[in-house]
Amino acid sequence: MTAALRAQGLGKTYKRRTALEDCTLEIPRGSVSALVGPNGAGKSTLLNLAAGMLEPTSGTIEVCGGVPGSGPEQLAKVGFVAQDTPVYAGLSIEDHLRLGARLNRAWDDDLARRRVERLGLDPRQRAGRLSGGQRAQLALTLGLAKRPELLLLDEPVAALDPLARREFMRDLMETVAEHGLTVVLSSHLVADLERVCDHLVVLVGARVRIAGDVEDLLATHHRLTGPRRDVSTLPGDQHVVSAAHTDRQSTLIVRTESPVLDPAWSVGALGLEDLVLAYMSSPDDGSPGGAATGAARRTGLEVVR
Ligand SMILES: Nc1ncnc2c1ncn2[C@@H]1O[C@H](COP(=O)(O)OP(=O)(O)OP(=O)(O)O)[C@@H](O)[C@H]1O
Repeated sequence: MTAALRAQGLGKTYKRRTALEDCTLEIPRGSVSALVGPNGAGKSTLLNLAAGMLEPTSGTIEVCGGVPGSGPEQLAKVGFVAQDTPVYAGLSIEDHLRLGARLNRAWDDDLARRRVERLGLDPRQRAGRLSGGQRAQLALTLGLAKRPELLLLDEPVAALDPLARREFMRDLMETVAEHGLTVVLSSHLVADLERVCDHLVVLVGARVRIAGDVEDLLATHHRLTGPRRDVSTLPGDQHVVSAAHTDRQSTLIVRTESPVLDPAWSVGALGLEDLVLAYMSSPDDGSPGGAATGAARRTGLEVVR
């Protein structure tokens, strides 16, 4: 599958602060990718680089086969709804739709108007008078109606109520199914992402901790529970992502391509949230996709109770 977004050694530094470092990743075309990580991890920075709103300090990034924001063709291919869901406060919703139609070649006016009606918004209302959630809905409607090849959404559902969140995710999935666009969305609401995302990128401390197809990641990560055990005694192909111990018991999250055969362990499947939390809470050992192996296993990875 070709990549909708390709980053190679990508970095961004603001004065002295490193927001993104040595980021190498590919987002497959047609995927819905979740971009997750703690506050300040670099998610918005990566999305702004992909949208062409920021210039890299190092490395390269390519979206839909070109340099982000490099001309009208390129701008038409990419839709971006920034975290603060910018709209023109003095313009009405109707004005926004007309502006959208004027500025975007592939504009889907039907989709935009159907959404506005379904949301119960009055087209005559000025955007500056909308609630935070309504403003987000307007910005998301503009992003969907633009019909981009790649839609970048920075925390799109943060301001929406739970029902609106579910409906937005449904709209997004319908648009993906109908038009085969690629979506990258950042969010802290991992449970919401589980139903819609087929690709995952976890950023921690400006670096990619793990990235890949969600099904593959879930199939290769396991929760092992059993009698207390030193992690350095595990087989070499079991990479420990996180470990917690009580006096008698150990609970490990491990990544492995092979079946876990040791009868001492009871092996459990992980959900997306468990997987994300395991990577967010374990320090980076520097290995790609990275989990600790061998001598590195003990370093700071274990929570001992
Ligand atoms: N304009 C800026 N000037 C200086 N530092 C910045 C700027 N924008 C972001 N940063 C810093 O870059 C780092 C990454 O910020 P970024 O907004 O990309 O994180 P994030 O993962 O989107 O966080 P959140 O989940 O809180 O939205 C943070 O340490 C932040 O303080």
